[in-house]
Amino acid sequence: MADNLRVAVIGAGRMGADHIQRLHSHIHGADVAAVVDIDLDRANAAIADIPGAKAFATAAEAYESGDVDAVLIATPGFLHEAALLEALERDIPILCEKPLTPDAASAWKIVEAEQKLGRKRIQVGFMRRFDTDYAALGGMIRSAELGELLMLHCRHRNPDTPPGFTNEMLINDSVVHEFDVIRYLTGEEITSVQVRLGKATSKAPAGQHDPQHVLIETESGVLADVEIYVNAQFGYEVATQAAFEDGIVDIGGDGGPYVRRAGRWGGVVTPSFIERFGAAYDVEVQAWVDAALRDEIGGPSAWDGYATAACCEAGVEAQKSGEKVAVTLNEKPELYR
Ligand SMILES: NC(=O)c1ccc[n+]([C@@H]2O[C@H](COP(=O)([O-])OP(=O)(O)OC[C@H]3O[C@@H](n4cnc5c(N)ncnc54)[C@H](O)[C@@H]3O)[C@@H](O)[C@H]2O)c1
Ligand SMILES: O[C@H]1[C@H](O)[C@@H](O)[C@H](O)[C@@H](O)[C@H]1O
Repeated sequence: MADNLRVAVIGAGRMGADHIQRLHSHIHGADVAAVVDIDLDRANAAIADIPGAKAFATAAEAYESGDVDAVLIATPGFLHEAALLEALERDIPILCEKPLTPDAASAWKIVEAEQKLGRKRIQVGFMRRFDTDYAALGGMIRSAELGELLMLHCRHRNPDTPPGFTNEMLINDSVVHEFDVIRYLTGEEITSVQVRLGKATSKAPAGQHDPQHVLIETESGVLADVEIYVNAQFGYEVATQAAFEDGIVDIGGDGGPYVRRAGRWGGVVTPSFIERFGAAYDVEVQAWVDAALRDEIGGPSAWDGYATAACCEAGVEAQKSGEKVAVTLNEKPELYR
C-alpha cells in the first residue's frame, strides 16, 4: 500500500462529490485516486481539480488500474449490495454510505460475505455518530446523570427530495438514520416499528405520503417517535428531544449566529445535510481513513447496517399495514461482538 490510502469513490452525485472534495481538501492520510460514475462526464467533472485522479465508468476498471487501496461507495442505496460484494472480493477497506442495503435479506448477505473474510472491512456512513450534539446526548445517557432515559422525540425534516425518492425511501433512506442513532444512543436493539400516515402535504411528489409518524420501541421499552417530513420546504432540520427521569435535553437546534437586532431576533436555518453534518462527515471520513491504514474500521459496522436494514424492512411493512411490526434479527456473529 502507498503511504496515503488511495481511495476510489463510486458515485459522484450529491454525496459522492462532497466526499471527493472532503478527501481531497480536509482529510489526512488519503488521496482520491479514482472516481467511478456511470455518467463519465460527471466523474470527470468531479476530478477536474484533483491532479493524479482518474475517472472510470465502472468500479472493475478502477480496481484493475492497480491504483486503489480502499473504496467509498456513494451510489444510491439499492445499488450498494453489488458494489459491496465486488469490493469485499478485493478485501479492501470500504466506507459505504447509508443504507448498507435497503432490506434485511440483502444486508445479511453482506454480513455473511464479510464474515468469510474473517475481519471487518465495512464501515457504514451513519455520520450522526460523529456529530457533537449526538455525542453529548450519548454521554448523558451513559452517565445516567439525569436518571434513566425514557423517551426520544425526533424531528427529521428535509426541504425536498431528489427525483426518484420513493415512499419506501422515507423509511429506508431517511428514517434509517434514526434507527441507527437510537440503537447507538440507547445501546439496545429496536424491537418494533409502527408507522402512521396522517394528513399529507400537497408539496410531496406523486407516490409519496409525507409526513409520516414512526413509533419505535427498544429492548428496555424506550419509546421514540419520529416525524419524518421530507418536503418541508423551509430548510433542513434534524433534532431530538430526550426525556429523562430527571430532566429534558434538546439537541440539533440550528447552528450559526442567533442575532437580536433592531427589535427583532432570529438565526440561520440550515439549508441541507451538507451544512448540518459537514463537521460530522469530516470526523467520520477521517476515522475511516485512520482505521483503514491499520486494516480496521473506525465506525458503525456491517452488523449495524444489517440491524438497521431489518428495522427498515419492518418499517416499510408497517407503512403498508398500519400495524406494529416486530423486528427480528439473526444471531449476532462473533466478528461483531
Ligand atoms: N449520510 C448522509 O447524510 C447522506 C446524504 C445524502 C446521500 N447519502 C447517501 O449517499 C448515497 C448517494 O446519494 P446521492 O444523494 O449522492 O445520490 P445521487 O443520485 O445524487 O448520486 C448518485 C451517483 O451515482 C451514480 N451512479 C448510478 N449508478 C451507478 C453505477 N452503477 N455505477 C457508478 N455510478 C453510478 C449516478 O450517476 C450519480 O452520479 C445514497 O446511499 C444516499 O443514501 C447520505
Ligand atoms: O440521503 C439523505 C441523507 O441521508 C440525509 O441525511 C437525510 O436527512 C435525508 O433524509 C436522506 O434522504
